Order: sequence, then structure tokens, then C-alpha cells
Amino acid sequence: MDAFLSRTYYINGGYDNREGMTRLDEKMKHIEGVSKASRIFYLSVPQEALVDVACNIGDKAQAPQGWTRIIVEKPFGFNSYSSHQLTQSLLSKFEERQIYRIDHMLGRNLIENLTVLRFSNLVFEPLWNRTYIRNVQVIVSESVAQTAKYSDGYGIIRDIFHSHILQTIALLTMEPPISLDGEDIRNEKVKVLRSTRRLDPADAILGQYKSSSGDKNEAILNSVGPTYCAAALYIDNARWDGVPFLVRVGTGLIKHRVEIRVQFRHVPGNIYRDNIGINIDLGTNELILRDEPDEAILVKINNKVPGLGLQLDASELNLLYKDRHVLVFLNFVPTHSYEHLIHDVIDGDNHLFMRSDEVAAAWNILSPVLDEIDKHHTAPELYEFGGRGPVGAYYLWAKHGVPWADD
Ligand SMILES: O=C1O[C@H](COP(=O)(O)O)[C@@H](O)[C@H](O)[C@H]1O
Repeated sequence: MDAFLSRTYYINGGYDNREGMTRLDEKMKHIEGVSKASRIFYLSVPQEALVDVACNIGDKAQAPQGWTRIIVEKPFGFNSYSSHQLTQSLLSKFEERQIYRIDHMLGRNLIENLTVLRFSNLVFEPLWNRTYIRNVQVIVSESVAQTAKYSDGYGIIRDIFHSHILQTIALLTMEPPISLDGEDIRNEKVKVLRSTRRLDPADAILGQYKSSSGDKNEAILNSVGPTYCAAALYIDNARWDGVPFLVRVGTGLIKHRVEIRVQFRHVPGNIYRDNIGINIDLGTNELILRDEPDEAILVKINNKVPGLGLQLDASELNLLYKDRHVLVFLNFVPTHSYEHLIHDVIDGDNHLFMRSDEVAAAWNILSPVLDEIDKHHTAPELYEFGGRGPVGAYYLWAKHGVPWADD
């Protein structure tokens, strides 16, 4: 710690203070000496200050010899228009390849595993399309409150849906990239985001948790910022035509759970139909990629219950990370998602960071719902704090013919 601290410095300067940025640049030059040093600027600053700080860095503090990269925290704007403005400002000072838009949730193993599973195993990719997959569910359920964060009308759609959920869906559904190069992956992500249908407000259920007194939460009383959103998305391309992608993202819910569930279709003409029982859905295969609780990859498959007779049971083939990677690889050290992503920035690997065209495509998908909320002040459905969220979500699942995943 002492060695680390002896290499840290503090320079005081305001957000829009060009002179402060010049002093920072001078200090860095002094430390770097004649070496070809590179610079990473991590902009954990309020949204309102972002453009000023970024422009001052662009003008005053870029590395004279090495490369310069800037990390920008989400949110990436408030809507299509403000995001476009922000992008234009950043691009007036930096090249696209210098900009890293960070969403720490994308640094999780689950996210990297989406592409590892798909493209390094033979068993999944041939089934990865509308012929075999019946629906996909993406669930981010937090038990904590986000009252302060969502009291300004910002809400969960802008906070989590725009980057985390849509990036997850993009990695899950994109065509195979020609290489692991960040630009090749981003080219595929943007294609699938642009093929995603704009979200119809009728296919979005907005919720807000109640206060402990059971009323609308006082802290977010005048805000329509939802703390919950369930939505049905469709990707209008040859691979995914007609497959519903059901998203549930919320805070103040009963359980902490982050997972992706890929439900496969029924086995056509299944000769074991009578042994599965009345609910044929119980007999369909499912791939579950779980981040929390207990990181795991599970595949639900049918097998025979031991003993006389022929009764089938849907059990899970279970790759529990803590068993496999913590116990088997004794030197396994879990990395934090920020650690993973900052390491990627140092390496110049941008595949888990959104490019400007991806950001724009993602806002375009969400715009109809965000515009509706902003123009009509659509009231979210209230739900109990610590409950299961708005009942409207269950109807949404039924409307799209998707069996509700376990809670
Ligand atoms: O970016 C965000 O992530 C957190 C959840 O992150 P975790 O590492 O604690 O799982 C979320 O609570 C927050 O609203 C969001 O902005």
C-alpha cells in the first residue's frame, strides 16, 4: 500500500478549469520524463461535467508520445438526442478508438461466457436460432433500494436496460464475428441492435416500489423514473424472427438474481410425452447462465427417475463455478468486474465497451417507451418493496406465450 500510495498524486482543479488541466498535464510530464508514457483518464464525474472535462483533457492533457484513452461511466446520455450531442462532443476531441464507455456489469464472467459458450462449443451454436429456441429471458433482479439514484427521473431503463441488458442480448444473439478483435465483435453487436424492433410501450411494464407506508415512495414521489421494467423485445432478422426476448429488470424485489434463461422448443412428436406429465413445458430443455446467486451454467435435461416404471424428471447438469473453479484451481483468484474492464482498457481491448453507433442503436430501441414516459408522465405500477414486482409483468409473459421462470 505504501509503495502504491507513494506513486499517487492529487491535483486540485475544477471541472471546467483549463488551467487546472494544464497543471495536471505538467505534473504528468514531470513524472513521465522522457519515456513514451501512455495515459488513461477515468472520468467518474457528474454527467453535466463530462463534456467540459473530456474537452479539456482532449485539448490540454493528451499524452505527448504514447496513447491516450478516456473511460466514460454510464449513463451515456439521457435519450437519443442528448446521447448524440455527447457523442459529437467526445468525437470532436478524441477518435472513437480512444473512448471506452464502461458498464461494470459487462465485466462479469457471465457476459464473457456468452460468447465462449456459443463459439467454443459445438453443442450450442447449431441450436442457436428460431428453429430450436422458443424464448430467451434476461433477469436482473436486485433486492436493494435505489431511491436516491432514481429520484431524479432517470430510472432503471436508462441506468441498466440501455447498456447492460441490450449489450447482453447483443452478445447472445449476434452472428459469429470474424475474430475476437474488438471492432469485429462490435460490428456484429451493432448489426443485431439495429435489427432489434423498437420497444412498443404496450410491451413494457413499468413499476415503482412503494414506501414502507404502502404509498407511492415519497423520495421518488414526483418522479416517474421506474425502479422496474419488464419488456418483450423482438429481433427482426433471419436467425431470431418471432422469438420473444423477455426482460425483467428491477430493484427492491424479493430476491437478488441475475441470470439468462434460454428455453428450447418442445421435442417434436415426443414419444415420452405421456411420461412427462400434463405440463409439456416442464419437459423442454433450458440453458441457464446464472451470475447471482452462485455463479453457474446449468442445462435442464430430461432423465429417467430411478426405479420401476418410466417417469421422467427434468434435472440440471450443473457447472457451479465455486465448485469447479474455486476448489479445482487452487490458485483461483476471483477478479472484480472493474478490474477485468480496466485491464481491457490497458490492453486496448474494447469489445465489452459500447461504440458510438451501438449507443445510438440502443437508444433507438428504447426511445418509444422513454418518449412516452417523458411526454405523458406515464405512471408506473406500484409494487411492494421486497415483493415480486408489478403483476403486469406476469400478463406480459402470458401475452407473449412465455412460461414464467422460477422466482
Ligand atoms: O451499474 C449499476 O450496477 C449496480 C449493480 O452492480 P453490482 O456490482 O452491485 O451487482 C446497480 O445496483 C446500479 O443501479 C447500477 O447503476
